[in-house]
Amino acid sequence: MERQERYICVIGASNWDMFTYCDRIPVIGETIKGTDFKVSFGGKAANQAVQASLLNTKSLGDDVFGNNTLNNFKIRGVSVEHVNIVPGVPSGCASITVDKEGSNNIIIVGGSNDLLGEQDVIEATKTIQNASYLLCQLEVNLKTTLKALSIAKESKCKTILNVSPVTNDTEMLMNMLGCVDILIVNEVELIKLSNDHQVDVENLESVHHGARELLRLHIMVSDVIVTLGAKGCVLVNRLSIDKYQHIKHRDNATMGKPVVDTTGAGDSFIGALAHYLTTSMLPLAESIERACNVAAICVTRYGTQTSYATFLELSPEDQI
Ligand SMILES: Nc1ncnc2c1ncn2[C@@H]1O[C@H](COP(=O)(O)OP(=O)(O)OP(=O)(O)O)[C@@H](O)[C@H]1O
Repeated sequence: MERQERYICVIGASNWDMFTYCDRIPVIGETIKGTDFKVSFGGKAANQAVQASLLNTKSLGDDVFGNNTLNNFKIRGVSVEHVNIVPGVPSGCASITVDKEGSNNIIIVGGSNDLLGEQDVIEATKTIQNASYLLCQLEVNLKTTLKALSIAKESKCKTILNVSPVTNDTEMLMNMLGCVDILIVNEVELIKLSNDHQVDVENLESVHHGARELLRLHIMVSDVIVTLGAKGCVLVNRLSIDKYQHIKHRDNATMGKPVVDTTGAGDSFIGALAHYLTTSMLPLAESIERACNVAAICVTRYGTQTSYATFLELSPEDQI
């Protein structure tokens, strides 16, 4: 039967996130005392699917991982139609260190995420092609991601790629970006992808220049969104390439609360963006503005998925 509802398909990784909180991040060879330790569910694809689902959009995950993670998806309202468990293979794992300013560094071990293959994606063809948006990141095998993007491209499904963690495989990147509608990069990824080490992320003109360079290099991409942490985002659209829009969360989005942990803010932003694009069909810039408001909430709380805002927590104008 044809699927009538609008939903997001998310293909990528799910991890166990292990957080160590400390006053400052240690340098190589140094041992320091931490202030706290927490374990929670994470992984970019899983985070993005959960954030979209918490805002009431149906998301479908495609991944391989353990029973606890599967239960977490069910509790959070993410459909697990194409999720498999691989016996005897450890789940993916992310070791995250967070300093007292809320900044972090992260090491990821793929585990079962590395087993997500092209065949898994081929088996989900109908699900991908009937989705409104396909969300991909680069935490799983790049060939798998390319396959998913190319399957989506053969249909009306729009594609969003978050080039994170950034890859050095430029040929694969070119191929993937040939199937992408909306490209999302952070400051570090912008510098790497635009091959422009002059990009100064403190200067919005310079960010615009880098984003324009990405649109020039990758002609199928219609929009580039550069996320800039607390400074919000820059959006550049191919049809008005000489202009950029700087979009930020509204002043009271954090309700005066301090920033304690920025981990997973990018995934909250992307999951929320996909939600607004799918359910409200608002123009991209307006969807981005609301996604910034959603992501601003998560940085005031600890953890990744545990910090994400639910629909009822949003201000009325963002409850779409
Ligand atoms: N300190 C902050 N205050 C308010 N909003 C924030 C803050 N940090 C991040 N955000 C929101 O989250 C979005 C994504 O953040 P960022 O640019 O840090 O992504 P990222 O580098 O991909 O993050 P991560 O990899 O840690 O998930 C920003 O565009 C902004 O809307």
